Amino acid sequence: MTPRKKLEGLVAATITPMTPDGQQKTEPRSGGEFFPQRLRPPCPPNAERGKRELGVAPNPFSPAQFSRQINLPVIRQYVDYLVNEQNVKNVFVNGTTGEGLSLSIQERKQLAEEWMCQGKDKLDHVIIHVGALNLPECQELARHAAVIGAGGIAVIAPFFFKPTNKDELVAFLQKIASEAPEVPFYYYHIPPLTGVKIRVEELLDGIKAQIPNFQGVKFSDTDLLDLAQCINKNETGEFEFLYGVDEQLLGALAVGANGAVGSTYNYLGRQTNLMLQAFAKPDLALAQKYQFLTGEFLNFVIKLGFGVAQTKAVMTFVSGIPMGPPRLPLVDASRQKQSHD
Ligand SMILES: CC(=O)N[C@@H]([C@@H](O)[C@H](O)[C@H](O)CO)[C@@H](O)CC(=O)C(=O)O
Repeated sequence: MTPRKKLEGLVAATITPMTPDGQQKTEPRSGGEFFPQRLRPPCPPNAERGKRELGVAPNPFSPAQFSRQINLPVIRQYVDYLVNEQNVKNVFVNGTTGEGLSLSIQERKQLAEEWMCQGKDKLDHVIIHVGALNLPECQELARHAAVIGAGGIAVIAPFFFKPTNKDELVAFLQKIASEAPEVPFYYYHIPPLTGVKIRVEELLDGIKAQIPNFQGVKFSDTDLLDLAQCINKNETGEFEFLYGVDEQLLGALAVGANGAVGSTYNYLGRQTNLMLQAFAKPDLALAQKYQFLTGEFLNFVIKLGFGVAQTKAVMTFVSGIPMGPPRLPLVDASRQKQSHD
C-alpha cells in the first residue's frame, strides 16, 4: 500500500451545483476508469448515473425532483477549475457549503462518486462528509465512501437530539468510523451550526483507543484556545487540524493548524495559497496582507448577508461554472436580497 500523503494546505469545501430548472443535465461525457471493475462500472454517462446506485433502480415515475436538481456534469469542469485556476487539490464534499444535509442519501452518494471519478489523478484528497441526524444513514454513507475509495470521511455532531457530553459524542462517532475502518476519520466541529459545543480538546483524550482510524478535526469554530490546546496535545503530530473559519486562518496557522477547509478556497484559493507561502517563509507582514484582503471581502459580503446561496453566486461569477440556486430552505442570493430590500 502506498503511504498516504498527509492532508495539509487548502481544501475546498465544495459547492453542490444545481440546475435552475430542476432538470438533471444528461449529456454524456468521458470519465476516468476509477472504480475497481468488480465494484462498479467506471464513470458512466450522467444519464445512467443514479439508475445503478448500489443496484437500486430508481422509480421512473416518482417525482425525482430532488435527485434531478443536481448538475453532475459540471463537476468535471469544477475539478479542473480548482486544480488549474486555484491551485487547490483537495476537496471536502457534501459538507455545509455543499448543502450535504439538504440532499438525499442517494444524491450524496452520486456526488461522492462523481468527485472521486472526476478527481482521479487530479486531486490529492477527496474527503466525504457522511454526517446525518441518524446513525444508519451515517453508517451507510461511510460504507459507501469506503467502497468508492474516499481519502477520508468526516462527521458532524448530530444536532436535533444532541450529545450532551464527550462520551456520547464519541460513541456516536465511533459507530460510524468503525463502518469504514480503513478510511481516515475526521470529526467535523462546527458549533455555530450544530449547537454542540463540546470542546475538541476534551474529545481527543483517548480517542485513538475508541476510534483507531481517527485522523483529525475539521475545526470550524472561532475558539482558537480550544484549537491551540488540541495542537498542544498532538505532540507526535499524528492528527491533522484543518481550520474552517477562512477569515481568521492566519491565527489558526500561528497556533499550528495543518491546513484549512473552507468555502472561499473555491474562488480565493490562489490568493490564500500565497498567504500560506508567506506564512511558511516566514513573511508575516505579507501573510497579514493576504488575510486582511480576505477579511475585507468577507466583512463586506457578511454585512449584505453571506451564506451558501451567496457562495454559489460568487463562484458562478468568478469561475463561470453555473452553480445554480441552493435548495430550500435556502433561497437564491438575488431573491434573498429582494426580500430584504
Ligand atoms: C459556516 C460556514 O459555512 N463555514 C465555512 C467557511 O468557509 C465560511 O464560509 C467562511 O469562513 C466565511 O465565513 C466552512 O467552514 C464550511 C465548510 O467547510 C463546509 O462547507 O463544510
